[in-house]
Amino acid sequence: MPENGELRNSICSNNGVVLLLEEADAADWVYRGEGAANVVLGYAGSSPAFVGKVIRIQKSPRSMAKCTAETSTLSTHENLLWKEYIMSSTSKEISQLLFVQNVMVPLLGSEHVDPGMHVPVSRVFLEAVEKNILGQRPPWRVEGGKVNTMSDTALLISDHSIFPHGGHQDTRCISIEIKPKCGFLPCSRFIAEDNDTKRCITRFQMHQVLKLHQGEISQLSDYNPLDLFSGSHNRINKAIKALFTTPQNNFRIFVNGSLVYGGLGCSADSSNFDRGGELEDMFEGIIQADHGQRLETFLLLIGETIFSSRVLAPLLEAQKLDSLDIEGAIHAYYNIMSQPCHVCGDLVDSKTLQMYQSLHSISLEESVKIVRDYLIAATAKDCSLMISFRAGEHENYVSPYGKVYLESTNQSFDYKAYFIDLDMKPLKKMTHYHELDKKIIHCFKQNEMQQGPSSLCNRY
Ligand SMILES: O=P(O)(O)O[C@@H]1[C@@H](OP(=O)(O)O)[C@H](OP(=O)(O)O)[C@H](O)[C@H](OP(=O)(O)O)[C@H]1OP(=O)(O)O
Ligand SMILES: Nc1ncnc2c1ncn2[C@@H]1O[C@H](COP(=O)(O)OP(=O)(O)OP(=O)(O)O)[C@@H](O)[C@H]1O
Ligand SMILES: [Zn+2]
Repeated sequence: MPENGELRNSICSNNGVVLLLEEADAADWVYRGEGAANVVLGYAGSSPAFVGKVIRIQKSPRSMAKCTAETSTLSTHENLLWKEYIMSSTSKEISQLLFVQNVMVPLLGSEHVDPGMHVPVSRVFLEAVEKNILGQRPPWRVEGGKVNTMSDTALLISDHSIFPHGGHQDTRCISIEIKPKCGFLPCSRFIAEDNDTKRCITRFQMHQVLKLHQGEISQLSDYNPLDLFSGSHNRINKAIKALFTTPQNNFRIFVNGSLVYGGLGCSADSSNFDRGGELEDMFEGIIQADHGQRLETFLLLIGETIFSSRVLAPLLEAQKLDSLDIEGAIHAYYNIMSQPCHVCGDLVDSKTLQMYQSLHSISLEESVKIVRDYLIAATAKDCSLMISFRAGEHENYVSPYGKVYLESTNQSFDYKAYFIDLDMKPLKKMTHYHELDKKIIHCFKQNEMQQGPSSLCNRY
């Protein structure tokens, strides 16, 4: 297992000097986007060590009065969970890197994951970055958190929205980002009878109802993750169309690395965007179809790539490591924590209580495996997939990338597909997962009572 020092020393200039990002470097880094936990910047400078890369910088919640240095390590219980993959007393930031390298890469394939490496950053660099990007960040994200200026490293990763230079004549490219969410229906015997709806309506679709109720979105998404993961051409195309229609935080398009469709670090309302007019112009020269046909052709290209690459198959397998559902895994969590089970404590029905008691008599090893698998699956349910396309060159050109052929335009494309945001989920989130699950199902059922039974059921 690599040590902290080794990773730090691995990003060096040509003459072997460790690169440290200083105040003057900040101007070379441009805002790309952000999620709840990190801000991502692309490189616009000329240093060979950084060309074609992005840096991912941790944020600290605004509620935290002061930024704090990320010096803490995993908790004792987390060490127990991850001991086969991560040495105890490793710092949290190195643990995250080892989690991606040792847990997620073997599941998803090294050809689809770049774990990245840490690059040292000075406080003044982070302060300058924070100032430079302020005007571009969505206001609600600014309110939620700021760049953690006490971090001493940032994660340097390949820029998955562009192709590296290097011999290819045409540098134009179109990329997409999809956050597919959970692609299967749970069938755990630990799902309470009252929550049977979970067996036929996806978590994503039910969560939409809660999000609408809470004002987080303005309309329900048409997207059904089961279509995207189905392995069927038609259903994948249907999913891509739905993602385009209601992108929320599940779909984005970039041209030459710049976001041209979908929300910047937030849930995009479809109304914010020109429905295709501008995209038709932007796709000119890359998608060889008539004006008015390019967008549709591009959506078919995405569908064809997801279908033929089968890149989502290992992701679905990783998601399915959640085999007991949170309604089962939560009991194993309380076993690990050596705490009285809050769920069983509130139960009155003796039959249900008996079913869950069976989970309280398993060994610690079994509990650890259940919760570990649940958390790995949670990462797989929350990550995103970026796919970049560029026109393929002549037949003799040996490309290191995947190839996809689009019959309608008789064009072949190079593509690369990478998963991003493969962070380890904290163990303490297990109780949040259980509470959120209850909230989602409760809100969905309330809504059904008011509006009548849902037509969403996925039992075909
Ligand atoms: O619980 P979910 O399904 O809402 O997922 C959260 C995401 O919400 P989403 O529904 O995709 O908009 C949420 O995304 P947003 O912040 O809403 O863009 C995060 O990805 C969150 O993960 P973390 O707390 O940053 O580690 C995600 O939390 P995890 O459940 O993956 O821990
Ligand atoms: N390697 C990359 N290449 C290009 N763009 C990237 C890369 N990594 C991230 N991005 C962009 O930055 C955005 C934010 O990154 P990321 O999802 O890692 O943030 P996060 O805070 O961890 O997200 P979450 O809210 O899920 O916790 C992504 O949605 C994507 O648009
Ligand atoms: Zn219990």
